[in-house]
Amino acid sequence: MSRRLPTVQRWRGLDHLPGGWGRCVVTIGVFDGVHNGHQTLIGRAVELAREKGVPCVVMTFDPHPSEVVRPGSHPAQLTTLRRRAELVEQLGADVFCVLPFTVELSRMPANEFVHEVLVERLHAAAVVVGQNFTFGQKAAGNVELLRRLGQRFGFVTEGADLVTDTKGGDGGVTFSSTYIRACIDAGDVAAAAVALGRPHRLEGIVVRGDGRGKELGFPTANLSMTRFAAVPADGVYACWFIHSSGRRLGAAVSVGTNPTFSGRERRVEAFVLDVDEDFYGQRVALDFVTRVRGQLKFDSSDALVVEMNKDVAKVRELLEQG
Ligand SMILES: Cc1cc2nc3c(=O)[nH]c(=O)nc-3n(C[C@H](O)[C@H](O)[C@H](O)COP(=O)(O)O)c2cc1C
Ligand SMILES: Nc1ncnc2c1ncn2[C@@H]1O[C@H](COP(=O)(O)OP(=O)(O)O)[C@@H](O)[C@H]1O
Repeated sequence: MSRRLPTVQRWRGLDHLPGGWGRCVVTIGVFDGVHNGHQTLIGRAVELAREKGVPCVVMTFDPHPSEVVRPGSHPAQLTTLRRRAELVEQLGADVFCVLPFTVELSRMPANEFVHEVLVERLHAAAVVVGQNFTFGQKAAGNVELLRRLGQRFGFVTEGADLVTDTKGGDGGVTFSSTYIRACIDAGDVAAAAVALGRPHRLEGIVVRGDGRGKELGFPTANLSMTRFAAVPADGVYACWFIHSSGRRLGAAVSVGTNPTFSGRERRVEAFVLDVDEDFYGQRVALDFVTRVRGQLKFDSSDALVVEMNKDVAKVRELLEQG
């Protein structure tokens, strides 16, 4: 089996295409989460590109289109663009192209988008999208329109079936970013992990908290995150803590306002198992594996510490189970 080097090219906009750019296979979407459904779609685009001997371009948008169409409606973000690029790279795509999503772009008629972006700029030989994909002004563009225009301009269109959870007990949900956001919002990080094909990850820099953790015997690395990060419901979670060096350690993570101390600010903080280390200023990630319990208000810090010891024992057990 030939193995490719992980060297995805990152483009912002379409003004700097490499000279002599030939044809390519394009897949288009927001791809927030790069979940099981996205993975199948991108996988198919990569496969088709290999068959045709051309590069595979994954095209996405930033900011999230819904924020531009309805300001203030930005959904919780499952993956930063950086993380999306990383995941797309692992799937074997050659280019991760981010189109700045402007009001102007949102008003571009669908046929114009096809002609200007897919045909004139990218020279698409094939376009792979999900069956329910819509695009262009008033979301009037769909798979059928792509097919029609493809016949005229010389590209093939594949409308892929949506991927559903065949192992799920409740008739099989269709994987979607919206479904995963709802799981995370409800604290069901295990269900989110099934749909994502890996645990949900939060990334951030370790910042100072109230300096109370060490006194309690549970120092915690407090994460500062990006504005729209999808933070799980308040509670305690079993997580993997990933250090910038790549080291992966178990962690008992608390999400919430620390009601025992009448805190106001919502925080994500990790007690990392079996280490005593200064993490301030480090860029780290937390992979949310399972929820342990909800956030509680204790009568004393001693009572909190008793519970935290139990949490740590549970977290060890859960992470050992894999
Ligand atoms: C495993 C774990 C469980 C926690 N559970 C709760 C809780 O149920 N209620 C609460 O008020 N705080 C909880 N906390 C948060 C602590 O109150 C917090 O870590 C402590 O006040 C230190 O805060 P600091 O990092 O700002 O110094 C928990 C923390 C950890 C690590
Ligand atoms: N096992 C550990 N887990 C998390 N942080 C640790 C650990 N050991 C040492 N630390 C350090 O202690 C700091 C947290 O101490 P803490 O008293 O909770 O202060 P703060 O309120 O600023 O988070 C972390 O940012 C990290 O640098």
